[in-house]
Amino acid sequence: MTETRAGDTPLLEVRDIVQEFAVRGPGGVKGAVVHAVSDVSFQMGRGETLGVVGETGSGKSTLARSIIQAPRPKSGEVRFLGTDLMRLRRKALVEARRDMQMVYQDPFGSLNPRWRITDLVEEPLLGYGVRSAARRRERVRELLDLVGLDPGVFAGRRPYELSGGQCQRVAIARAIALNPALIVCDEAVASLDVLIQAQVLNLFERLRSELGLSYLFISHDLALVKQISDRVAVMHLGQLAEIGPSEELYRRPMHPYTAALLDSIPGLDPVTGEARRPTPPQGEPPSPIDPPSGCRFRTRCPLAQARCAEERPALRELAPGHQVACHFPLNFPLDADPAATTGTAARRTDAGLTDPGDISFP
Ligand SMILES: Nc1ncnc2c1ncn2[C@@H]1O[C@H](COP(=O)(O)OP(=O)(O)OP(=O)(O)O)[C@@H](O)[C@H]1O
Repeated sequence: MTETRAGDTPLLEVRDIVQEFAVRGPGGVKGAVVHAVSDVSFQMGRGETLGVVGETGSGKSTLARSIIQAPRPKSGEVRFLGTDLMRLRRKALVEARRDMQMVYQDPFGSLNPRWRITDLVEEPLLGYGVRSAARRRERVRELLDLVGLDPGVFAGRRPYELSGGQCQRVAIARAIALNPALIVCDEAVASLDVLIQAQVLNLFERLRSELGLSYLFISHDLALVKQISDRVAVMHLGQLAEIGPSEELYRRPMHPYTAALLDSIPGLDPVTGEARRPTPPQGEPPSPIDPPSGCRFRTRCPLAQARCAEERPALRELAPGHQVACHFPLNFPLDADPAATTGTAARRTDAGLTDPGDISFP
């Protein structure tokens, strides 16, 4: 689902966001710049879950922080519920952030260890001026119930008396306290073991349907992202390589980087049905201080040609709602047999060498 589920205004519109950090380059030389996020654009609809995947350092967290303006991106546009966040002054931005909350990876680190759970969940209500103490107490009970923690058991405890999964439920209760429209989950289940991960993912799903929430769900775990996302965005070295409906993107990846990432997860070979050995994308990601010209993936891409060094590929819509930034996409034209191009990236070299030009679907 690429468009809004309710109303005409998209929940979130991100246009050409750039975020850079001044750092010392090799040899401690001043004046180097990390190109953490470069010209990223996408939209999210209400009630939608958009997964964001990519290797470590690909810019997922920086993108998330740029969206919530912490810190503000260097340039670009972020419209949230129709409001241009980049233009808001501090006070108005604090007000807008009510509707946009974060859940982080480390549930213990995000909770003050000295506070009782009831105080932790009450804090955002106090911060945003819910004046009546009785109303706040009632809301804390409601919220703990919603996230599956018995208020009678947990309200008086402190974070160190809770498991990682229970602490993450408290963090989620805090995040939903003010009825936000969007929750940005940055590796929100990465520190939990597999069974607890599944329970917390179920909680996210339940809250989405009960409260009409949307999630920007950042994770390096492609299998997990597939489970929860309507659409998935793939980031490579600060840029969007591909974005599209989850099922389709996993079944028919068009960017060689997406295909390489998919090859890195354990699974069955769709052609032979046998277990295949996961193979990570070849080579190390280039430095974000000095990214390659043209396509930033070209130095690792088995399909790269001269044009890839000369011209940055634009993100083009090659199937409905499915955009790809590649001069020589895989599985294109659309009637190409996806089974013929699955397997390792090396086996894809004879696939998808057609240049689709500027084809786009209405
Ligand atoms: N404050 C900062 N100062 C300098 N460089 C930064 C800063 N924050 C992020 N970076 C750099 O920006 C790039 C993108 O980092 P980011 O944390 O957004 O990636 P990521 O995809 O979220 O990685 P991970 O999965 O490891 O969290 C990296 O090269 C990182 O080192």
